[in-house]
Amino acid sequence: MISVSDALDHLFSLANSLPAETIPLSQANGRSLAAPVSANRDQPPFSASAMDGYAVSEADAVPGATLDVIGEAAAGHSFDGHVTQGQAVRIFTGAPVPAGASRVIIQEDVQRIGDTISISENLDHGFHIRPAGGDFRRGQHIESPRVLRPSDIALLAAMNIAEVPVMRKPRVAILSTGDELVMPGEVPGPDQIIASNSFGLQAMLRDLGAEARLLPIARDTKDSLAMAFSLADDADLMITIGGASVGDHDLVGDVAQDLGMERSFYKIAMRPGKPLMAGRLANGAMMIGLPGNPVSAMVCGHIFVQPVIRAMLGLGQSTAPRLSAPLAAPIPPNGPREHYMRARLENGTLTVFENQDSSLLSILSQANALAIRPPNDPAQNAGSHLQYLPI
Ligand SMILES: Nc1nc2c(c(=O)[nH]1)N[C@H]1C(S)=C(S)[C@@H](COP(=O)(O)OP(=O)(O)OC[C@H]3O[C@@H](n4cnc5c(N)ncnc54)[C@H](O)[C@@H]3O)O[C@H]1N2
Ligand code: MOO
Repeated sequence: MISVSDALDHLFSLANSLPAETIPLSQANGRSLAAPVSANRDQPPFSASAMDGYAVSEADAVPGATLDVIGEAAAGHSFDGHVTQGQAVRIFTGAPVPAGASRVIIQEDVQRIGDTISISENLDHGFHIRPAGGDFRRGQHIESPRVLRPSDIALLAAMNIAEVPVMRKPRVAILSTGDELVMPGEVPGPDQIIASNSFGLQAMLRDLGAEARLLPIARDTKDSLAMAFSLADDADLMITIGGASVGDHDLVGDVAQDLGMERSFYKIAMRPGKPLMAGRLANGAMMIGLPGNPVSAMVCGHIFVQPVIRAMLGLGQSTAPRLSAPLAAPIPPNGPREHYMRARLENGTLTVFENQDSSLLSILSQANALAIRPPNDPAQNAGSHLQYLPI
């Protein structure tokens, strides 16, 4: 058995980074930016009014001054002239500030009669002008790598970037294995249960920015498993679920190796998740064999699949940062494997669920954290700090 961190090192060395592709801006949210992108223009491209009011020269911005309104500047329609002393241009938010004007008096500070304004006694001190290039200048970069968020999409649009270079989504094929499994919605036989892990993992993978598809459930025969592997030829990553342990019907490792999989490791000193395996398939794709127990599969998804997908997306070889919080109640000593315990973080304290059986999805669903116990960690009292990962 190898440690969790050694397993991660092996996984990172198996994870190929993917090529870039160019996509329309409207599809770029949540994608990993593949290269720095630079602005095609200054924003704003002209000095612009920040308020509705009157553009004047600084010398005229005095309480009591009376000025002639000589024209109008609106967003999208500049005033084609020059403002000189004694003059004002009616201006609206977003309009180019006319030549000669250096300040905008907000309309609340003005009394207008016909084409004349007089500036009120309680004139504010603001200039209400946004300088040209005040947001960004041509050539300014959005750095990569990063996962694009809605605010980045808005910035890219303002920069006039209509097409964005992003990393291709990792194509992941997910295979549930087992004679006992049927799909949600089907009528299970008396000895059967519903495949759940594949759906949980597919959701997790999609959240991470991967393209994840479910293969038909494979039965516990070598032929059925081999057939399922043959359906995943286009995948960058093949994830199998179940059939990973030592029972007579646990055939995934054998079949993968018969098909030319070069095994990188099998079994890790982790709870849950001991029978994890990984390697490279004959076609060059990466394979991760997850244990079948539902919580084991999902926890391994958080601890191993998530960093692998991020690495494929060019986002670096790192794990999610571990946080720390005090325990709400004492917990017993840990065994020899690093234990990822389902826990709930509430009001800054961690409550570790008493029942940590790796089949209990109802507990996993209540958990919002995995409390991490080092191997052989002694019993801990309430108040002692434990590392955890939010999930
Ligand atoms: N003698 C030993 N037995 C077991 C060991 C061991 O070291 N020695 N390890 C245990 C551990 S730890 C785990 S974890 C499991 C892993 O077993 P497998 O990966 O072979 O998984 P299966 O036997 O196929 O299934 C286990 C359990 O999970 C259910 N399952 C499987 N796939 C799905 C799915 N897609 N959706 C929902 N549920 C699924 C399956 O029905 C079983 O109940 O082995 C221990 N045994
Ligand atoms: O370690 Mo297993 O992965 O007990 O569920």
